[in-house]
Amino acid sequence: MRIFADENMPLVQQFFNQFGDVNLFNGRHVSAAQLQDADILLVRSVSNVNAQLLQHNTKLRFVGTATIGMDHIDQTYLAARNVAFASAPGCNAQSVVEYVLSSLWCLADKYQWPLAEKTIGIVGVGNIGSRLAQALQALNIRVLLCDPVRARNEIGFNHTDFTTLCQQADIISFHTPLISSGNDATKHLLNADTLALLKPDCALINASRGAVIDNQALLQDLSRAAKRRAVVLDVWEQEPDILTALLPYVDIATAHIAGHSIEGKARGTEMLYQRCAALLQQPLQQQLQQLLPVPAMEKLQISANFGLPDVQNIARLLYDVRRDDALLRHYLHGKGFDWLRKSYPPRREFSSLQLCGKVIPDFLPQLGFSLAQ
Ligand SMILES: NC(=O)c1ccc[n+]([C@@H]2O[C@H](COP(=O)([O-])OP(=O)(O)OC[C@H]3O[C@@H](n4cnc5c(N)ncnc54)[C@H](O)[C@@H]3O)[C@@H](O)[C@H]2O)c1
Ligand SMILES: O=C(O)[C@H](O)[C@H](O)COP(=O)(O)O
Repeated sequence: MRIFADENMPLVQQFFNQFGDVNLFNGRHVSAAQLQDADILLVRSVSNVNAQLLQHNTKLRFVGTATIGMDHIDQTYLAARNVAFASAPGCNAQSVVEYVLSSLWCLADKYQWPLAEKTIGIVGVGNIGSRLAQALQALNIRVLLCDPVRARNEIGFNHTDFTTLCQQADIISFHTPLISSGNDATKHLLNADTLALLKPDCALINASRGAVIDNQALLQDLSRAAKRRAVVLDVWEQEPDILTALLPYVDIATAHIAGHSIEGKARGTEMLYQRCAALLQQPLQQQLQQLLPVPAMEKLQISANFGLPDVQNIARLLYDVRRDDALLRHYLHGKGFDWLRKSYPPRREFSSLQLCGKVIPDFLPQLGFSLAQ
């Protein structure tokens, strides 16, 4: 069995050696010629898997993407060729939530916002959006939820339509897939017309896909002298060749790394391993928990005085998004966007830190921290 995998897929050898030899490739530059002998193809979000990439391959049985987003995969084409396909739903959802929380705390410090008085609009309430809503509610922050798909399918889902959300929210965070056409299209969901609906100081966070926001329209909006809104961008149109003119107006700018916690990336590999084992009718020999490195900090004692204002201090022990903003601003013009992603420094999720103490406030596990056994 010949397995071809993106070189930026952690633990791929450890998981997939069980099925055959693992060959690594550069996901951005992989070619049809390289993949002609692949039985199993494992990609991340930077490889477009379509008829062109697979034109020389007649053996392929399985394609997996170790990501949540699937807009880079032509699933219709794979189904027509009878190639099994899997993604990794939810694998890095917690990592993205921690990115958004860190961004909110940084903006709150920078602009002295009382976060508890803000209304945060969440657009796309799936794995990430619903976890984020739960975390914000645990912090006593009001949320508005916008998800027309869930609104149609779930009785009682508390939906706010996008226009109303644009008019009422103080901060909007985008968590939709990139959908190019149809009633639920999200490409350029935020464009010149919808930007005009926002409060003048409505802050924006995009950690979904770059093209959910029309980047040129955003630049126009931000460069109008009278407007000052805070902006956090993890994702950009036309990565890796991003619109650098946006950078001076963006408070936090990162290289599509919101989901790049050690756990988030490795969970994606494990989910594909599990799907492959089922397809090949092989036993599961590896488990992520056994392969993850020991975290630098394992346990933290919480005292009875611990309160909501202390949460950011624990969160910052594990992750501060300003590190990643600084990396992008320093290295984008030299080493570049893809280098920043490939060389991403280790980052552990909240769950890696076990909290000890007689009384642990409920909001800590609701944010994703684990309790010591
Ligand atoms: N920046 C990163 O590193 C990173 C990491 C993970 C995922 N992502 C992106 O985030 C997206 C969301 O991830 P998820 O795990 O929550 O996916 P999900 O599929 O669980 O949820 C997406 C939600 O968006 C909703 N939706 C669809 N069309 C919509 C529309 N027009 N308006 C509002 N809501 C709409 C869906 O109904 C669904 O509930 C992914 O598709 C991916 O593109 C980015
Ligand atoms: O969709 C996803 O899961 C994320 O965007 C993912 O973290 C992107 O990372 P990449 O696959 O490009 O390394």
